[in-house]
Amino acid sequence: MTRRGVPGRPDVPDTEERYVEEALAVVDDSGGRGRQEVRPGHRSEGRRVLEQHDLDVEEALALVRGLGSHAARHSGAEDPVHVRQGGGDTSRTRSGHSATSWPEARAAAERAARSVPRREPVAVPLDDALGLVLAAPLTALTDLPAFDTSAMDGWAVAGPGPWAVREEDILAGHAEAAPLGDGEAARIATGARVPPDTTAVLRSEHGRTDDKGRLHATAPAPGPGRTGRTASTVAHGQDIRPRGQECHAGDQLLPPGTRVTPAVLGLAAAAGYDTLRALPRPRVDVLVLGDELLTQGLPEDGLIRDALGPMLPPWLRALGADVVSVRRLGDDAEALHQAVASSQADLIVTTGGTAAGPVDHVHPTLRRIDAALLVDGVKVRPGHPMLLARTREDQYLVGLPGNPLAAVSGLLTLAEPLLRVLAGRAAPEPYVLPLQDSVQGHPHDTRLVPVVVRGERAVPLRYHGPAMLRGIAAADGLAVVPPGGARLGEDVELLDLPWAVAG
Ligand SMILES: Nc1nc2c(c(=O)[nH]1)N[C@H]1C(S)=C(S)[C@@H](COP(=O)(O)OP(=O)(O)OC[C@H]3O[C@@H](n4cnc5c(N)ncnc54)[C@H](O)[C@@H]3O)O[C@H]1N2
Ligand code: MOO
Repeated sequence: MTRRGVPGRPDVPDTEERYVEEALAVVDDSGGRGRQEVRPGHRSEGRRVLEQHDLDVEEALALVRGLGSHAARHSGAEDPVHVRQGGGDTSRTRSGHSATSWPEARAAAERAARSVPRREPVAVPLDDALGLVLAAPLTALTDLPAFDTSAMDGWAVAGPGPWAVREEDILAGHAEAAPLGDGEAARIATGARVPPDTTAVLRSEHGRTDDKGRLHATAPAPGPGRTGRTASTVAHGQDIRPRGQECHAGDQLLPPGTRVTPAVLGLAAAAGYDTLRALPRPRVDVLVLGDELLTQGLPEDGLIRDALGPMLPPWLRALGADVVSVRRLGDDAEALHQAVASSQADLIVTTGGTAAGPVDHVHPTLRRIDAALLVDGVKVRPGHPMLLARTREDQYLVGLPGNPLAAVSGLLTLAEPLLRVLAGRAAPEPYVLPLQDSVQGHPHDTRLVPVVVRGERAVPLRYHGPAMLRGIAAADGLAVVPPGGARLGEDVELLDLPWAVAG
């Protein structure tokens, strides 16, 4: 296996040390072999793998057992028992924890959004409409151009030349000039209305006036090496943009469902719109949990900076959301209950508190309000404790794990499909790229790995541990690495980052 991006980690956290121990212990027990049969070097191999790849116990197990990532994929040795739950593809691991497969979790989030009663379209001023989805066709309110227009700076002319040139110039933005008589010309600017009876516009570089002030059409002298200009003629209609050339009033310019881009805003304005009928942005309340979080300064005394408060709101906006509030609630179960119970948002996003620690209040809060847990853990790394719950008929809660890259994983797995459907946006075309390096897989779970795209290849990045943002901050997207891993050159699906797409 090609090893890339092995960060020079100074030490391995204690928990990972324990994972190696556990992994080795299970190898001893489940393999029916005595501890003395574990090959020398297994322990250091397991630790090395953990150090280099931020793997967990199951991956370490697969490796110390001598199962390569692809062997693990097919071994079935650690396959969880599959159970069907609510039509979803879930599995129950040895610990009894029920987790949904990664593709099914995304599908469940889409289904959840589809089950919400249709949200009424709203009229949105152009300035606020970027990123929304049109709820009605964009129909031209005017002909475009709205009048016959000069395409060039030059002269409006009537009939064949030479022409007598009128004194007044015709500029853009003025009322229609008097009709031209046959043999008459008037200086005209690009975008100005051509006067009635104009037969063509002569570009300024294609005409010259003689000493009597008469205008002649000229063209470059023909033949190689010839300089100067010769007399010429002007084709009928030349350099006039006729009224209605682009569209007529009533023409459908764009269908409903079109995403409002800067170009759509420009077209809408040109076609006469001040507001657009669009689906409203789904409203989101963000609740950041954790007593250990600082909002400024350096980490100290066991406290760390809140990385999710600054990261999530703009990310959610890029996914189409209207972030109504961002609140830091600490580890206060009552405050969390209050915030969830009183939220008027379409979606509540919590961060942290999804696991089973003493101050992990998300599950108890959901039980307290009798929410329906649709996804409770996903077979994805990082981020497997993520969850999706229906809190009311028309309100959902996505619980993102506290580890920052795990939170990104939850955002893309559950919040992105949900917001996309609520916002009426189309699913992105799936696309794949070959990997520049092989990527170690998890035996049973999908992995989301930050990558940069170089040429036509996805280059996996270092620093992809669940608590790290260094990789994703430099990434163009996330590679979806199937259970068991992916080899060098193998095609993997890529998830775009919303700003990478928006440019
Ligand atoms: N017994 C188990 N413990 C844990 C499991 C498990 O399966 N069993 N899963 C681990 C995994 S994987 C993850 S991910 C985390 C998820 O934990 P929570 O969602 O409960 O999150 P916290 O415990 O509150 O925080 C985890 C970690 O992240 C840091 N954090 C939290 N919020 C922020 C923030 N806004 N900005 C930066 N960092 C944040 C927090 O300090 C912790 O270090 O659970 C594992 N445990
Ligand atoms: O592995 Mo957790 O899911 O750290 O992200």
